[in-house]
Amino acid sequence: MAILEVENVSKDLGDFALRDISFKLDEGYIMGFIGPNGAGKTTTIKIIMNLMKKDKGKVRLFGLDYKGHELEIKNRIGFVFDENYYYEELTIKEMKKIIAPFYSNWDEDVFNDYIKKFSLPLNRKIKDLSKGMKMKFSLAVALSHNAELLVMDEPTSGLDPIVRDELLDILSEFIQNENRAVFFSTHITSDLDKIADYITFINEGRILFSSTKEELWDNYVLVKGDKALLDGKLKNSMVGFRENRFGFTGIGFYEKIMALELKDRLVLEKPTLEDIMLYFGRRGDNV
Ligand SMILES: Nc1ncnc2c1ncn2[C@@H]1O[C@H](COP(=O)(O)OP(=O)(O)OP(=O)(O)O)[C@@H](O)[C@H]1O
Repeated sequence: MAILEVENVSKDLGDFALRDISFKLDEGYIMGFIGPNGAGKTTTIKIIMNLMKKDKGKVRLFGLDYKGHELEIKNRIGFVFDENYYYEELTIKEMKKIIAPFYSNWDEDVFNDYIKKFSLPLNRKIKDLSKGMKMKFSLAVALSHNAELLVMDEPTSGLDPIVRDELLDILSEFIQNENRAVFFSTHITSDLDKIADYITFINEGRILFSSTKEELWDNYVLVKGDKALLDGKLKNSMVGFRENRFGFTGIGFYEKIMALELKDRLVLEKPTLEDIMLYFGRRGDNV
């Protein structure tokens, strides 16, 4: 069953717009949401969380519409946001006392376990926490009310490598219960290599693809070669490429590239997610 469905959502913000975006996430899976700075990730997440109104389209969570089900939906989501939405003057303990009653399934023992695991100082004011500690506090809250879906905006960005790894383990554990799902944005492609089942890529407010990692490896190939080979046919066989002093590198459609006569003169490799982020949608701009 789809835990999260985004269907033809548009939002005009003046200088920026989300254009007709659609994707869906089934229970049992982790989806990474990637794209360059300013691509629309946070805006999409705000719309998913009903923190921003959309102009058009549908968002359904657990098969429900926000209209009439907002409380139930929010209860079933663990949300980690990169902008702080806590009262800075309160301590962790005081803030927890305010938050916990909002959730019908709050589990104090689980919360206390995470506080210990993350070495969080219960009596320190939120404003005096480091960026990583604030993130860990948000995570502890998100994981302590038996949520079925975690929605996270760059949860790993302020974390040191050890805690980041710990978080990825926690997410893998979370998903062991197959009625759950995780949706998170990130710039760190190694996070995705480790745990994401699906990758959704947004660029300039449009979804370029939303597919499993395996589908990506089946459909796309990293192509390198001499500039002299760059004819119209080759260009049309690539979703994006960049030229450099020595030649070009790009992401090609696997089948189209394999059908080219000059394919034997190209260097073909399996792309990393980083390659896909770098070259997707680029039309020959020089580096
Ligand atoms: N309320 C708003 N009014 C007008 N423009 C906005 C508003 N919120 C965001 N934007 C613009 O929308 C664009 C997308 O921003 P968004 O925060 O969604 O990107 P992002 O993909 O999360 O980027 P980053 O990776 O840098 O966090 C940006 O150009 C931003 O300035």
